[in-house]
Amino acid sequence: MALIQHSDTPHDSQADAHIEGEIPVPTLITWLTLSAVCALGFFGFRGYMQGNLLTLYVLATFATLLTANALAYAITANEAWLRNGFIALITLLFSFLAVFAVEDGAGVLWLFAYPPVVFYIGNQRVGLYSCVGGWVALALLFSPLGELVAQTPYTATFRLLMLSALGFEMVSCYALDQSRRRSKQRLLQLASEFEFAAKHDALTGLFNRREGHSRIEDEYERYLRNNRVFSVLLMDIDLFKKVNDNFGHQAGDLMIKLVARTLVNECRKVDIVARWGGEEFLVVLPETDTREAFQIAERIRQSVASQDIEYGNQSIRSTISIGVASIEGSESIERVLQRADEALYRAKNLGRDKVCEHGDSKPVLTSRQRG
Ligand SMILES: Nc1nc2c(ncn2[C@@H]2O[C@H](COP(=O)(O)OP(=O)(O)OP(=O)(O)O)[C@@H](O)[C@H]2O)c(=O)[nH]1
Repeated sequence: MALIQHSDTPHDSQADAHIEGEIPVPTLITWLTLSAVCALGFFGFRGYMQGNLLTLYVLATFATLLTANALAYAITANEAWLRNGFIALITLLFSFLAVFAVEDGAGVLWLFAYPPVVFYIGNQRVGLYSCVGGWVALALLFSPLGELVAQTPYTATFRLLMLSALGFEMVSCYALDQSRRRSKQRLLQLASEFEFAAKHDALTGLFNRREGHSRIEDEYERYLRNNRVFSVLLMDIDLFKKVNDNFGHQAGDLMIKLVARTLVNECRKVDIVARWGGEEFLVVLPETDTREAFQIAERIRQSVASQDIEYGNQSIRSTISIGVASIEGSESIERVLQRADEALYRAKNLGRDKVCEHGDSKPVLTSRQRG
């Protein structure tokens, strides 16, 4: 299972990425909805027993709307609607509890549940605006102005303590939420850096051998399903040991980078370019037959042969040899790679700086097979 999972909804994918172990927002909302429906049922029933039918009807309506919101998510899977719907409903519910002083004014204590929930469920801006708006609305209700709108039983001490304690909680939740979001962002960044390092070669930035192999497997699957022929080019820098021996390892590295750059420039976006070994490269050309693959290989060969690297005050030029093979019949990936390797060996044998395609008629032993 992946450590990081991305949300299905397209907006703000980085912020919505879900880290394993973190409670997913829809799960949290589902549990909160279930708990809220139970609590609303209980307090609605108490209101009914005390002859307060308004409380019963309003709490029952909120329980129904919260359930409908969760059911709508089960049908549409739209997470943004679920979040916004839930926040809007609890904002209205808590406003009702405060304005109508439910449970002799004790219902307003439920407001302490509001800040952690909106900061977790909403994005940072929604959390901040909801909390500031909620606190200001409560301060207005508790002010002489509020007395004109609603007669509430709250004492002056209760008002003061409620506003200061709620304000303190909101600031704490904001600070903790900031810290949680920053850590999450850093973790996501580290995860993407690790993922890149695991799939790419550090010197050239091309796919490494493992990733190259995994991409050929994908292409092979497509071939088996749709019979779309692909070709592979296996290439090797000629007499590369001499570059290292004569000019040093750093010059060799520059030569490897030059070949990598040339491959990226000469290949299409859909082509798979990988560093296959020290000075060996592999290119997979989807939906390309041998003739086209040969032309592309020839273009790459010529391009490398026409470029120099500057090292110190010297210009160094090198060439590459390329073996071409296209997938045939029901042969395996290993077999097509082996045929490309045989073609590469022939290109080396013919004097290097050459492109050879695999001729099945006369198999040639590769350097590896010869030891
Ligand atoms: N600078 C540098 N050299 C490397 C790297 N990886 C492998 N090599 C060197 O590449 C050389 C490969 O040489 P050989 O396999 O003998 O082949 P060659 O000299 O290219 O000769 P042919 O392939 O027959 O044309 C070795 O000397 C390796 O040390 C690398 O990342 N950087």
